[in-house]
Amino acid sequence: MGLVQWLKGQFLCQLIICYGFLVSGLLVNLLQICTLPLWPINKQLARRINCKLGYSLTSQSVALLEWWSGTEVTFYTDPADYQFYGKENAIIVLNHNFEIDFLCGWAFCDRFGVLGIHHILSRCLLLKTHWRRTSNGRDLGNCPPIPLKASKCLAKKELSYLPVIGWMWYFLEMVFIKRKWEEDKRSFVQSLQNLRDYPENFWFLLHCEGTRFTEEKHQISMEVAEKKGLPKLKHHLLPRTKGFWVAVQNLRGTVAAVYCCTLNFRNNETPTLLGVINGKKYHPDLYIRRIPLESVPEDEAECSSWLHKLYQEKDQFQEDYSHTGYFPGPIVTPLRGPWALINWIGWTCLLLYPLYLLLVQLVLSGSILTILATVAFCSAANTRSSRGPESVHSAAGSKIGPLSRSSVGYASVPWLSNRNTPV
Ligand SMILES: CC/C=C\C/C=C\C/C=C\C/C=C\C/C=C\C/C=C\CCC(=O)SCCNC(=O)CCNC(=O)[C@H](O)C(C)(C)COP(=O)(O)OP(=O)(O)OC[C@H]1O[C@@H](n2cnc3c(N)ncnc32)[C@H](O)[C@@H]1OP(=O)(O)O
Ligand SMILES: CCCCCCCCCCCCCCCC(=O)OC[C@@H](O)COP(=O)(O)O
Repeated sequence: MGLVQWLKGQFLCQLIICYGFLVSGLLVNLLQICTLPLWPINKQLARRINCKLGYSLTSQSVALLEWWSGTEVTFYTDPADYQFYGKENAIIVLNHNFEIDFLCGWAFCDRFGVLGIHHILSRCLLLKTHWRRTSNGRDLGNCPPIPLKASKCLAKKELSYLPVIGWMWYFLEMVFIKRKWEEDKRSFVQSLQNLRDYPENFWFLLHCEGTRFTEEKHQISMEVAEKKGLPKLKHHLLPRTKGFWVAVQNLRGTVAAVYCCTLNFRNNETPTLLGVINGKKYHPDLYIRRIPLESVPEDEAECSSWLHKLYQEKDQFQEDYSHTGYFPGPIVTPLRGPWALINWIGWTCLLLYPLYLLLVQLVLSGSILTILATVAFCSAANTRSSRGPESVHSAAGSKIGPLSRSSVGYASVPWLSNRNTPV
């Protein structure tokens, strides 16, 4: 094990990561509260500011996933569809099987600039170009608007109370539901209507299964399927159709397409957040299909059977994946950007400085008791961590290894891919 990998397993390092995330998160929350007076004056500006503040927090977990744990995301999609990603509003329909679905979701968004930073960069570039074009650089008057981007999701109400992430989501206008239709319908529709004039291009994530997959929930939901005379699904719960239909109806004219996304992990990996924090590398594969919104029926019953059919197709993709280890279509993976890492390092440096000052003060205080207590705490923490990592790394069966994948013959778009693509 190399030094870097050893460091990643040390509880102290992980403690510092959590400290950075929590403190920066609370600061972001505080700044978000400061935007409150702006909402009645300039709502769109308040939304844009909140979006960028959100980026500086969520991108930290993207950095954790992609740079700390080294997890590599692979996208399977039709290159004809690829050109639309990040350039239009979309409803994302994603299966919900893994503990780190949400982390992967943010990483997917970041690859397509839907977490926010691409806006800042493209705006700088645009301003620079515009500056050059205008007579002497003094008048930036009619700088053309550029498409901005944001990620939204339909989440259970309880998550809105979660410190840091939940509070941030509140300001980002995520749609929260209690999962009781009679109680939800008014606020659900209102929240969706609010998104109609959102100043950023957004992806609206819907886990239609309504909860994370477990064997027990699967059994219950297949009993419901049987009662309803619907074909059984092997890898998904029966989708709840109401939320999807209401979202489609309320976002018609605003959203251009539904992205049918199917996520799985290579080698039967069962990824955990603790594993990511311990620096364990995972291999998520995501299959994306773009379906124009016009092909989703307007009538509730028809829309409902359309969604059931979509899940039957998704189930077949998962079944094929479990045998072959790959999804249909070529691999088209946009490059990993450096911005999440830069932001993370920036926050860490900023927040480690007060910690360092505290430590220096501690040593200078000369109190033997305090110094001993600190040393005892640090060594206890490290003893715990030397036992820790193995127990949280879930063993991955290697039914489908990288070798079997490399024998697969499919086309690729090498200039977009960041890893060797089998052809
Ligand atoms: C290129 C792009 C690539 C990739 C991008 C991918 C992702 C990135 C995008 C964005 C990322 C952004 C953020 C990610 C971060 C975080 C995400 C985090 C959290 C989200 C996780 C959650 O919180 S999931 C929970 C919340 N979501 C939902 O619940 C949605 C699904 N539910 C619904 O839609 C429901 O319809 C409802 C909640 C709106 C209402 O439910 P309710 O039950 O009240 O009513 P229904 O009419 O739906 O249900 C009644 C009918 O259901 C039948 N029934 C009963 N039991 C079951 C069962 N077990 N299974 C199925 N059906 C059942 C019952 O019989 C009723 O049937 P009737 O025929 O009589 O109506
Ligand atoms: C840089 C350090 C980064 C550390 C990252 C830590 C981030 C922690 C944020 C927690 C965000 C929580 C999102 C959870 C989404 C989720 O998975 O919700 C539960 C739903 O599935 C279904 O719930 P249920 O039906 O009740 O089982």
